[in-house]
Amino acid sequence: MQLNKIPATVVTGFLGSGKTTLLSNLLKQANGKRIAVIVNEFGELDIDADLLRNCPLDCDDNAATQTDSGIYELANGCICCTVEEEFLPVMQKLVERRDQIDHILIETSGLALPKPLVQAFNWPDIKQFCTVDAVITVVDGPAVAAGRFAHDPERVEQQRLADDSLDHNPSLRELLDDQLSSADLVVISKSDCLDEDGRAQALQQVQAKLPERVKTLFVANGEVDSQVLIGLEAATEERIEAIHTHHDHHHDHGHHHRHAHDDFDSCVITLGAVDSDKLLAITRDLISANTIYRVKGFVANGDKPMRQVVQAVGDRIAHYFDRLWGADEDRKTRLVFIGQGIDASALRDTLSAAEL
Ligand SMILES: Nc1nc2c(ncn2[C@@H]2O[C@H](COP(=O)(O)OP(=O)(O)OP(=O)(O)O)[C@@H](O)[C@H]2O)c(=O)[nH]1
Repeated sequence: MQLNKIPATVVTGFLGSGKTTLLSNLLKQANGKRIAVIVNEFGELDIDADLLRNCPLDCDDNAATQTDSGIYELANGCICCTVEEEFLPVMQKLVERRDQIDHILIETSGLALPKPLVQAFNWPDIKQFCTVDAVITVVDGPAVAAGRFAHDPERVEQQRLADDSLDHNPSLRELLDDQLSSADLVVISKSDCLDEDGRAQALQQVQAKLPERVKTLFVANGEVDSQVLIGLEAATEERIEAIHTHHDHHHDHGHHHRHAHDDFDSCVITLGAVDSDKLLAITRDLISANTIYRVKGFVANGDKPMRQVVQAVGDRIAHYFDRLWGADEDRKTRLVFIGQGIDASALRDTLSAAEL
């Protein structure tokens, strides 16, 4: 029966670990395969869907495929909490069009737990037609190597003394544990930023949390042969109930539901045209002074004709121009900030100094 089911690959992993980068590389290798993409983001801006839709010129030979399949954005928030309201209806739509779909790729938000999502594949409406090909957990190599998700208190203390900007807190560790616990395959990303020692550190941290059967691989810039990630036929939904996580709901014991992202908040800052250098400098300062894990969005850089993309993960900030602003497009700067204890109006005030 498995034969006729549409395989779905779930890509999960913490904020900024490299999920979208991996997905865009998988889409480039579609080779006529009709892939439907489901994207879910925590912040209230659909940046990933926008970037995937705009993926660079070398996708052009797949243009036909891209229109055939399509990208579905789930309402913002966390896929794991809106399975019923958001995910199920989208899956039902895909099931209706199943003759036109060869594979489904799902990118969860960086704060989502994969378990509730995988459990949804056991709902009769879905189970009949779809199966989870694999849960792929993307782990930020340099961040893990630096001990950001560590639980060895001594190491944590050393790190804290060495670098104040690193955040070690239980919510991060538990999130990583839970994202790893459902994994069929683990991608350790950004291997271009790891030396041999860093690789060993990252591998050790990750393997300590994984059963032996789960393989890990180092990937740089999402570049990996799609055959390594697609077609694993793991049928993860078959074993998901047996997986215990930190965030399992305890209905029977009268406990409150606890969601990973209760510990996090996000806000969108909207500005007009800005002095981009100034904006980046301010953002850098804000990241070092606050608990901010992720900043991303689009910048209206002065009167430049192109839209600038900004991506910050921890203290690493990347930016580039991705495309011309559309003629009737509102040239605004829109940035999502995700972190803990974020004060949106204070951020806005500070950032508005970059406005022209
Ligand atoms: N040097 C390097 N940078 C990478 C690599 N993979 C991703 N990045 C960068 O890391 C940043 C975040 O990558 P994304 O692919 O957007 O990460 P994500 O997991 O989709 O992020 P969220 O959806 O916000 O959780 C971007 O600036 C990427 O260009 C890599 O292998 N090496």
